[in-house]
Amino acid sequence: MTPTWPDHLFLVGCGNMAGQMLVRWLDCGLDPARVTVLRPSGRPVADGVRVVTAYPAALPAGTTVLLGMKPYQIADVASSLAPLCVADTRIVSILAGTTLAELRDRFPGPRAIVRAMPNLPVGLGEGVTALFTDATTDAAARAAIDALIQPLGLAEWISDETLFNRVTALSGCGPAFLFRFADALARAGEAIGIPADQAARMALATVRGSATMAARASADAGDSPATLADRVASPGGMTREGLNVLDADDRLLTLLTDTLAAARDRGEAMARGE
Ligand SMILES: NC(=O)c1ccc[n+]([C@@H]2O[C@H](COP(=O)([O-])OP(=O)(O)OC[C@H]3O[C@@H](n4cnc5c(N)ncnc54)[C@H](OP(=O)(O)O)[C@@H]3O)[C@@H](O)[C@H]2O)c1
Ligand code: PRO
Repeated sequence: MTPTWPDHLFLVGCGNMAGQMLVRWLDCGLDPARVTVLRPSGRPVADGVRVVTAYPAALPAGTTVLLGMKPYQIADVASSLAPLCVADTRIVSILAGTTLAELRDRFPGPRAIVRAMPNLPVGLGEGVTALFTDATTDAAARAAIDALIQPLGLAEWISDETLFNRVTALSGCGPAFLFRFADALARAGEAIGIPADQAARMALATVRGSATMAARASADAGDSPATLADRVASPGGMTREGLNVLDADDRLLTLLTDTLAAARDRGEAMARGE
């Protein structure tokens, strides 16, 4: 499917996350001439993409704005950007813990405002993006923003904003938790006597191969990761002894539930301005 692109894309901030979204959009054929990036450093982004350090006098008609700076910068950004946004300007916000109500309050002009929560693998087209909007965003704008997000990987609309911090904890923060797991797997290998560099290579390749296999097994045969884990474990064998450690008192499940709950709670605190 050939993506349909906004007439103009205005990125406010283009760091780790928005930068990965832009990488993927350009890889998928977005014309860089349609993109303007505002970033205080003025650092170049990609060939043909205009980078500015100050707001223009006006935004071209048909502009989609991506809010990609840090959440605490919203008041500062809105004071300059909101006057430039007209009814048909579309806003996509990737700011964690910034509610749609706050965005509507700060940007009273635009009808279409969508919260999006991507994760870093979007740069490879293998990300996850959660999306939420309200009835003020019309169907055409919703479809256009959905089309913009599709090339990034899995896109999941949620119907209840109270889920937003929860899905952010799972998929937005999730890469960090998996990177920590991969690092711990390597360091655990080292702890039982494997040379550090070899353990690091083996852990990473195991994570990569297992993730690819899990994705294929789910798509091809509907096999879940839990089923695959049992398939690795021979009765009375080594893997079962290891799984018994992870499973005792739901140790791993409890650890991950606590991890997601802490991340979710931080999103809720951010939404309260804390
Ligand atoms: N990192 C993630 O995995 C992730 C995932 C989902 C959502 N998010 C959200 O993405 C947003 C950015 O996070 P990040 O990790 O990409 O941060 P980051 O790498 O620090 O990028 C922040 C960007 O904001 C720009 N910026 C700084 N001050 C600004 C200002 N006053 N006005 C406009 N732009 C300004 C920076 O400009 P320079 O480039 O010139 O320094 C930079 O491009 C956050 O709201 C976060 O909640 C992040
Ligand atoms: N990074 C953002 C944060 O840590 C939100 C998801 C991933 O707040």
